Amino acid sequence: MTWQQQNLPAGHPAVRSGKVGLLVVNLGTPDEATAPAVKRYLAEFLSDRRVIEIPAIAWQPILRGIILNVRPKKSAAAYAKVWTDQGSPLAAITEAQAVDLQMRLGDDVIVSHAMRYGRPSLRERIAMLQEAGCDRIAIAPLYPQYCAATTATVFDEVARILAEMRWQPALRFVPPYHDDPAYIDALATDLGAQLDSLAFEPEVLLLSFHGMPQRTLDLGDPYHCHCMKTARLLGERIARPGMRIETTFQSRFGKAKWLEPATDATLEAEAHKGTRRLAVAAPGFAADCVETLEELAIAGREQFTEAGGQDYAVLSCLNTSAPGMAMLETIMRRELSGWI
Ligand SMILES: C=CC1=C(C)c2cc3[nH]c(cc4nc(cc5[nH]c(cc1n2)c(C)c5CCC(=O)O)C(CCC(=O)O)=C4C)c(C)c3C=C
Ligand SMILES: [Fe+2]
Ligand SMILES: [Fe+2]
Repeated sequence: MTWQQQNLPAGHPAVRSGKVGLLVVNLGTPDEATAPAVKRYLAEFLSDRRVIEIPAIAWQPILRGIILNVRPKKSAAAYAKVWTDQGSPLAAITEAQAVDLQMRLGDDVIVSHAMRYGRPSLRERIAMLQEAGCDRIAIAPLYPQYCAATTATVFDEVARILAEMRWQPALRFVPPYHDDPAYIDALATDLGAQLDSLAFEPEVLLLSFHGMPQRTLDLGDPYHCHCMKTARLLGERIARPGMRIETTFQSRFGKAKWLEPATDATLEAEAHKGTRRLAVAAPGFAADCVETLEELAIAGREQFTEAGGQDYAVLSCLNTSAPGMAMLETIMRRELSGWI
């Protein structure tokens, strides 16, 4: 029996309680690598006021009139280059991380995964956990660096979902882990091993984080500081003679000024100034996705080699690697303490 049904008086509604749930959350991704599917996904994602901080009355005509008519085709082509038999890499890896965590944490907790945009939705998975008897739920946004556009919007959506409930579960939110020794250790171990196995010795290692509008830093979002701290701590651990480490920001969107230096411009500038062997890591992404597998690994290679670079490698994200999963287990056990 998954919940308490005994000793209830006749006619009493079923009582589902006593279990603990853990919901790992990532951004979301299209259901298919087609323009209509990407359009549905981008319409939801780019309508979020945490992501595009422009009043809806000004932004929605631009989104519906221009962006959703132009970008889905281009983005679908990028997704098609990295699509797998299990679907979008981000979806497949996030699900595999939840399955692995379930094995590590055992029966004391029910682990599931959800996406902020698209499927499986937070609404669907919170309902599923409650149905399974969870009256305590920990929400774990898999973003090491806090950002209003990623972390805060998960909190907002969960709050909206709970606002409709009569019996709300107790909630915990797993904090950002940008400087957590377990995270830095996992990255240092995993990236160190990947660097050792390269066929060349990079002169430069780029630590490429997802970009954000510069304005969000000026307004007090800690994202830039979190990225810089991760880069500093990680850099201290993976430094090796002859390898310079640089921090850059990728995936610029729109016309506003974004955090700099930009990854794409840096790839070209490095090649122009004579760097021949370069590797890129993306420590801010918990899972490989279109931004790492296409933008860095495919487009980035073209940018670097066409500008004169020779050897180029993109290192994998932590994904379901042993160091990555051990790190997630450590953080989740700590954040669930007292509950399991
Ligand atoms: C890791 C943190 C991320 C931050 C910060 C972030 C901010 C941010 N992103 C966009 C626009 C797009 N991002 C897209 C994809 C995407 N972004 C992240 C993560 C962060 N985004 C991930 C993990 C992914 C990959 C999703 C996947 O399906 O693989 C896209 C879609 C792809 C494309 O069309 O290029 C857009 C658009 C903005 C505007 C923003 C902050 C303001
Ligand atoms: Fe993004
Ligand atoms: Fe800062």
